[in-house]
Amino acid sequence: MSFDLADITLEEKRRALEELADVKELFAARNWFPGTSGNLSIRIGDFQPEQFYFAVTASGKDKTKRTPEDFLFVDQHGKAAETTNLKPSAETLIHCEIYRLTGCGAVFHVHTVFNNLISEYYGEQGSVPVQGIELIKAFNIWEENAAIQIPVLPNYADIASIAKLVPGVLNERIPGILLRNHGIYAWGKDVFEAKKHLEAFEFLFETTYRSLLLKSSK
Ligand SMILES: CSC[C@@H](O)[C@@H](O)C(=O)COP(=O)(O)O
Ligand SMILES: [Zn+2]
Repeated sequence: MSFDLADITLEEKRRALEELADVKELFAARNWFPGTSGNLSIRIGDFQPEQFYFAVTASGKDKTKRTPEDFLFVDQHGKAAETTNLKPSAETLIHCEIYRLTGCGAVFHVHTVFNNLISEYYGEQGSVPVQGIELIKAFNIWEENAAIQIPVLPNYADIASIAKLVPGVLNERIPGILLRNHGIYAWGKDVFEAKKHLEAFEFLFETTYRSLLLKSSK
């Protein structure tokens, strides 16, 4: 059965936008949006892999500011679902693909120094190995000394070409994908879980980076 953005109440839309604005403000305070980089989204309403809607950050905005023009609603193809002058994030197609494949509720993308350094260090091998660090449990992986691989995709200028590679690397245990020398996409069933996953990834990247440095200075 098909449904429409108009079926979603104003109250539900307002709540979603407020939640997204709050998490944007929090990440901005951590300097996670340098130079207007980064994009965030939250899904609203029903989900079918072939039909869904989400609010996404408008492209090129200063994401440290809170304004009435920060977000717009788009459909499963990344097209504006309401009349607006705002342009969806240039990377909306990656959000679309993550929602389509996982049915998750929120997707966050940030550029940080640690995610960039680690994505380049392991870029050639296509994934970042992490083992035995407590914060792996944030991904609901509870085995002792768990070993995970975080996928790294090439950073093509054409976003559609990156989006096409997402199905090939998406691992349902690992709620994140790195783009080489670019940043991370992390997701979760809602804003709380996507934020938890993103924070865990960033901790793992910084720990991995520092541990490589420590080992190289022995
Ligand atoms: C200005 S550098 C960052 C962009 O090229 C891009 O990678 C990014 O994350 C933000 O793009 P945006 O279109 O604002 O969502
Ligand atoms: Zn980006």
